[in-house]
Amino acid sequence: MVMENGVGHENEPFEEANVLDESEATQAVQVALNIRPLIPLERVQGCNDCITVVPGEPQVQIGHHSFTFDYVFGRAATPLPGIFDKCVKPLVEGLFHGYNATVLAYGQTGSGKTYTMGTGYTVGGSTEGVIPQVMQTIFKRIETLKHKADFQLRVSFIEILKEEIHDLLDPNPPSTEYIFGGGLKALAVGKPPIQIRETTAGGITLMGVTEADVKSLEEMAAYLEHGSLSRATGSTNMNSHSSRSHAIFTITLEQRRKWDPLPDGGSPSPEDCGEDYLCAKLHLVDLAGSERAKRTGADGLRFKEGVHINRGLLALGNVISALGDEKKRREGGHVPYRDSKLTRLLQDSLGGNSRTVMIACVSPADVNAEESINTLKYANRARNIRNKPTVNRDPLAAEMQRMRQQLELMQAELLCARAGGPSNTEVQMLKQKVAWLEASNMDLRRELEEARERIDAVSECALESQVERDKLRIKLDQLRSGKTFQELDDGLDVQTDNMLKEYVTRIQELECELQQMQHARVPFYTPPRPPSSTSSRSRGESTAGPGFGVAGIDGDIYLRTGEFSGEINTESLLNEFKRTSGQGNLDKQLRELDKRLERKQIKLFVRPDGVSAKQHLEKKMTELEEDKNYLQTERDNLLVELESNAQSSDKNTQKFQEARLHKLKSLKVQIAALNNKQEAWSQYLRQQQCSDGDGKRKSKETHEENEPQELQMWSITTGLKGFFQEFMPRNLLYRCFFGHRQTSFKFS
Ligand SMILES: Nc1ncnc2c1ncn2[C@@H]1O[C@H](COP(=O)(O)OP(=O)(O)OP(=O)(O)O)[C@@H](O)[C@H]1O
Repeated sequence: MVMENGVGHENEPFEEANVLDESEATQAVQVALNIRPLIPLERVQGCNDCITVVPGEPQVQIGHHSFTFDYVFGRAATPLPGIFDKCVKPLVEGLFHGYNATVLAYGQTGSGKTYTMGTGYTVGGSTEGVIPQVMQTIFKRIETLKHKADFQLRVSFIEILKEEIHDLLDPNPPSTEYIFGGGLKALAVGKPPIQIRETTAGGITLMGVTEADVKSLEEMAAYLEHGSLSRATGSTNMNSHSSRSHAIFTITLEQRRKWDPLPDGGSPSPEDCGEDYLCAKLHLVDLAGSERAKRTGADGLRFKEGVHINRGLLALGNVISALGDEKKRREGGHVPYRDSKLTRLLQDSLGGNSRTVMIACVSPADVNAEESINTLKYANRARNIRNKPTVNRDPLAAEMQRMRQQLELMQAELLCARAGGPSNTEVQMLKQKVAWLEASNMDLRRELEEARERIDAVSECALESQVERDKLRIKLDQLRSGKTFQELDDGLDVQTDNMLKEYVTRIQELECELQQMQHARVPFYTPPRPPSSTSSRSRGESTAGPGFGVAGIDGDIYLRTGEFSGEINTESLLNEFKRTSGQGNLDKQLRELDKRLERKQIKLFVRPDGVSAKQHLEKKMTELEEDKNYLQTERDNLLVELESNAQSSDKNTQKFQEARLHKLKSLKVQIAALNNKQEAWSQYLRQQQCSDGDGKRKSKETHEENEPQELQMWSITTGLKGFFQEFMPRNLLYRCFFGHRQTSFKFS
């Protein structure tokens, strides 16, 4: 058995990483073998399959010959669609990185080249071929990359027929005349023939060929179809629709990559900031099939076509041989590219800077065995060709772009320097710092959110337990007053439970609102307080630092002097008024709530324990006395200040005087209220002292008799509640009624 393995078998697959690696040296031409199935004509002729694919290997056997390729497709091997994914897709990817690429279908006539390449594409027809899949992939890729680069696509479609290049997309094709025996002869009218030119960079271009701009897949597909229909085809004994020319469909992709800021938001270094201008070409070549006149039955024009086809393919074979001979290659031996237009056009693709895949198409029929072996040998030689892919940049455009961006950066730096602002490096550092701070801010926010959730859960628990505790206290008090368990259960129904819950929640909400409002307030001056007078602090006062402010009771405003120096800010006064008005509403709501609570509690709770109530009242009386004394001192101080400033004509001092007068009025009202309450409590205490002896004997039976006393108690406690509402912070008020039930209960 003859092993026809390629010499350079260390071929690397086209992987994305390779595509990006510009430093890569040479890359061998990849060869894929595509074995089509037996076609009906061959079956009719009773042909047998003569090619065996080695399972799991890219290897085939035909007769006593064995060939190894990079890939084998068709029949028992990987199915046809795999050709695009495995061989062609990486080339399309490379196109977007600036690499030229060529896909070349080679094979005997009727071996399936046009079928595989999809060159005979018609709109709405099969998209299985390589070219339709290439087009789809390119447009999908552009869609995903359009924010990073501006793309421009062009297509050209030519055929080489009898050593002449024809433009298949020419909108005004040369006149043609029908020639007897089939085929069309072009009559060139005016337009100069298409010429092959070598660029200064050594690339090959075609002068005078139509390059159509395309914007959409549909447009490109229409050009492909148009060119396919214009291509010269004819019927032979081996293929009823035989291509009589070599066709090259070329897609040119130009891209101007937009300036891409670094992921951390910074800007690239001046060397790195060049906007890339890349221009790469993908040649999709459907060669005419090699043929033997004896078998194709070609004569006349067909025969002449066949001669030209074979001549072009022979020249290609010579180029492949020259390139595949390592010794010749090392010695820099001659490669006969100029022997045919085909080889001249494929100069870049074979031994040039392109990435190239050859798809060798064969028929498995035993009648074609000899030609199939020739194709396999031909393709096997191609594996020895080494190309040197390079990124195709427009050096001038790239340089201009780089310089433009460098200029922009320097202008920005100059502006910063002139404005005395931070340098570019400092800006970068600050940006990094900002990014870091933003990240840690996010972390902290998340933690805060978690903590809030935990607090909510704990608050819920606390609420439940507070309600439970209050219920138990009520029960305990009721038991002490002689109620039975049955009565307790009847008394504390679900409704009561809900009501308690509602109250506790509402009070918590109000406390919360109050705290928020207190935080939002402007700082006030707080004069030094006597140690035991916390309960006498006016609503709206704050313990914050010195200043001048207004504090209000139920929406009333009064001004209070402090260590104020400077002018009165009328706007802040107005704002404060608005806030205190809001607080007035809040106070009203709280009082309303308390009244409802008292009414309920009067119904629910047993009568108070006279002894502890008395002690508590005595304590409160002392506190009340202290508060009164404090208010009187404040009043006296105010009077002194008023007198000393009475003669002043200063505008500000006059304003202060007015405020002081207002405050004085308010203090007088408060002192009078305290006197009233003191009087009420003294009266109650006297009553308590009188009834102290028989107070302990009070029982359930005498409950109705004591109703007037209980109501009297309520009126006293309502007075006390009023006092606490006026002089106690809200949280203390709540604690007074719920937190220290034992004490507060006596006043409810
Ligand atoms: N993979 C395949 N599966 C089924 N039928 C195929 C396959 N490949 C080719 N054929 C059929 O084989 C016949 C010849 O195919 P095609 O025209 O593509 O050959 P060709 O190599 O381009 O020939 P020529 O060089 O003469 O143009 C067509 O009828 C085509 O439908």
